[in-house]
Amino acid sequence: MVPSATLGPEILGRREASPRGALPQSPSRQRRGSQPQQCASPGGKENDFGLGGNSPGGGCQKGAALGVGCKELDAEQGDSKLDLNLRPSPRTASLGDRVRAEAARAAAIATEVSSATDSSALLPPELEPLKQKIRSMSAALRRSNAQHAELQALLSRSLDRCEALKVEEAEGRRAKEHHHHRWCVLDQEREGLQRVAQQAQVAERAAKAGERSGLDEAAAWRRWLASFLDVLLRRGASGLDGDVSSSQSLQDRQPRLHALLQKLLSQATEKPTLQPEMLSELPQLYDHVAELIADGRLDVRWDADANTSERQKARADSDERGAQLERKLAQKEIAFVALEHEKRALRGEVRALQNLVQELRGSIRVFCRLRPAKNGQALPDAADSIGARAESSQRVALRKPPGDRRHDFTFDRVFSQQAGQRDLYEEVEPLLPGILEGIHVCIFAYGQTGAGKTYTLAGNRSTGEPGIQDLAIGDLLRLAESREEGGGAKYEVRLTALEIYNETIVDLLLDMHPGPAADSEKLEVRQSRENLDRGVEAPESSAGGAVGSSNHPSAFGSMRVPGLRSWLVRGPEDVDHALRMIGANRHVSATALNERSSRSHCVMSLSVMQKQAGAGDSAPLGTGGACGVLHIVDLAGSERTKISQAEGMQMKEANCINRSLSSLADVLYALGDPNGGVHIPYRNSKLTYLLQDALGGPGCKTFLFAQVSPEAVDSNESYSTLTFASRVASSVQKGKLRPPLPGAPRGSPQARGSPNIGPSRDASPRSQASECGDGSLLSSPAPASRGRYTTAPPLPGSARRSGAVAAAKDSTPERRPRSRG
Ligand SMILES: Nc1ncnc2c1ncn2[C@@H]1O[C@H](COP(=O)(O)OP(=O)(O)OP(=O)(O)O)[C@@H](O)[C@H]1O
Repeated sequence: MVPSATLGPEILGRREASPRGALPQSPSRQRRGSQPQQCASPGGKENDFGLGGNSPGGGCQKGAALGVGCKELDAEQGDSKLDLNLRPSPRTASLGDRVRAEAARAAAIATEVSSATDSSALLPPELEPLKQKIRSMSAALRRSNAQHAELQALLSRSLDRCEALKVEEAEGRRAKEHHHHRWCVLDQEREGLQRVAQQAQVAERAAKAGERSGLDEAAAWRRWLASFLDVLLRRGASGLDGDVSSSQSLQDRQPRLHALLQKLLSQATEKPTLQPEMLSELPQLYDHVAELIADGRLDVRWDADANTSERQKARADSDERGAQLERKLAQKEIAFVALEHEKRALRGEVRALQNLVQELRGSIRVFCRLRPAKNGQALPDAADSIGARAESSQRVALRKPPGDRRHDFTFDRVFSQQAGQRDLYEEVEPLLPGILEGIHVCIFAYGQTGAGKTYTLAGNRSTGEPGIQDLAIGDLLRLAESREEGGGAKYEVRLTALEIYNETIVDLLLDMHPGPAADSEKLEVRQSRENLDRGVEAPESSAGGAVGSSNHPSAFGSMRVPGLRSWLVRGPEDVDHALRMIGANRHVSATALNERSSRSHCVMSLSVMQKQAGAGDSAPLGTGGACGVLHIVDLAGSERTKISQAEGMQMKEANCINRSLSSLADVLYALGDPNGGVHIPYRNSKLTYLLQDALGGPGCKTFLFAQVSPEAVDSNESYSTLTFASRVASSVQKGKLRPPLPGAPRGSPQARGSPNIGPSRDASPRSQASECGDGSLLSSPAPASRGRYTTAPPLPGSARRSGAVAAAKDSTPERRPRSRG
């Protein structure tokens, strides 16, 4: 016998609950407190999730079966039809079948277990294996029950999904019907519209046909009327020979013609497409014509031959007129060509005269510019106030301590505080054509620090104000382009830029980031016999204009800087890029006098090389025509170190600056020597050594802009600047350039002409123009100089140091009035 305790609580419990040996409840059902999971059937009855569904006899009692109670399964095994009104899918149905089969199997096991259990108590101990088997069966049954529960849940979800799909299907069907209906309505509308369109087309075609026929009819009528008039005029006279005054004939035919007209009018009334006005005027016209003919005022000739001869005569006349016009046109063309020639000749003359004017103005022109007071302060206008003041377009007055004595200075032109950049540029502009023809123009800005040198030359980039260099370069490029377009010449424009900082030359077109400029490549000035810069081939530029070839004329004439980069300028954007680079690379630092004080001399040179006619782009450089250069030299600010509070490095910079400015002054004064034999100390500084051709070479032009501050605090510095500049203005010979000296070494400025222009010994503008082809600037022999300054006067800011104060005072303009060439 197997003790009942060994059968497990589930089996025992089940046996108690189901006298017929029902199966134990599934775990899920146990968890739910034996409450069957129910749902509402469509008929409103509670429905088990079992397979019974809502069968007619449904309800929990009848349909619950699959839930797992063995008793129910047993009971329902026979009649559960799984008749789902929901019409499950085949997959769902097969699932149901599987569930049913499982339920049947479980019921059979349950029966077996039940009977085994019932008899277990009576079993002898040797039937222990049977007992074990019963236990394992019991466990299998539990597992099976659990599976049933899962399957039931799955089925339940499937049924829900079926239901939802059914609802969706119904909705879809409704929507389809709705759309079908709508489509039918639209189709009807479309057909209606098509009918209307067809009718409209028919109507339009009819209208067009009617219109055309109307027009045709009108045209036919017009033709008929024209021939009628022809008959009226032509045939009416045909009975007579030769020239006819056909009044008689017309009068004879008048009744007939009237009849014809009447008929015409009656037809026209019937055919309203004819223009009624025309018809109404027709009788009047007829009467008028008849009247004219009757009066003999209208002579009708119908002789065909006479007509032909007239036509021939008219043709001959017109041919004659055409020939005359052609002759006139040819004459005009010849006159035009002659005028063009004359215009060119006159232009050459004008240019020659302009050059003469420039020559007469002097090879070195000195201007003074007063900058506005800082921070927009108004300066005292009184004549006795301390500081510099523009007295007239050529005079500047300065009062300064000690003694507040007034000093007057004269210049080629004085630009007051109100003067704009373009006013200054006016002075430079006339020389630009000369650069294309080979002259060297050098523009210096000189003055104390903060006096506006950089502003004058480079403008103010932040406010977009152009400087002289921007205006000049822009115009030069345009000029070269227009000449190229005119087919006259081909130019190659190159740009170099360097600074002389503490007497070292630094290439400003070198990308120096990172690292200070001083650390970059050191460059030296050399004298070139061949006048070509055969320097180190510069590496490729990273951006902007391409780096130039190593074989092109040096911008500095006989001097060259091997390794200096030269940018090929193809357009203003290359220049712009280069200028930005120069601005970024230049040495500046804040001093007590200027927060961006330039600490170096900056030399920017734009050379314009004319290529020989017919030379292609690949033609070797240096073998071309003229090479003119525009040098823009922004000198470092002269300063007195005491005032600028320079110390350390800045003190060294200031000393270098002042020394090189002093050398520049020495060179300029030596150039003014009337005898021309005096030694010119170009070698005393890098600046003068480099620019010796631009300063003293024949065919060169130098502009010196002396920048002056109008403020009282700067009066001493202003005095130095004005003294220096006015002395240059008065000492350098006007209207002449130094002729080549006999025996001077080849390549030196004294011996050499400008690279392409030789000095002319004929001062007449005509001969100058002829020598240069088109009237370029040429030098003339030097007349006697009026001044002699072989010793340099005091430098701005270094007057006391130079020990030449006395000489400076002796030679101040008010003591030695300046005479102008
Ligand atoms: N004519 C002018 N009109 C308006 N502003 C000017 C004029 N001249 C100079 N300035 C201004 O004065 C300041 C100093 O000028 P700038 O830097 O040109 O002097 P600088 O002579 O080049 O000095 P440094 O020698 O120290 O470089 C700048 O802010 C500049 O804009």
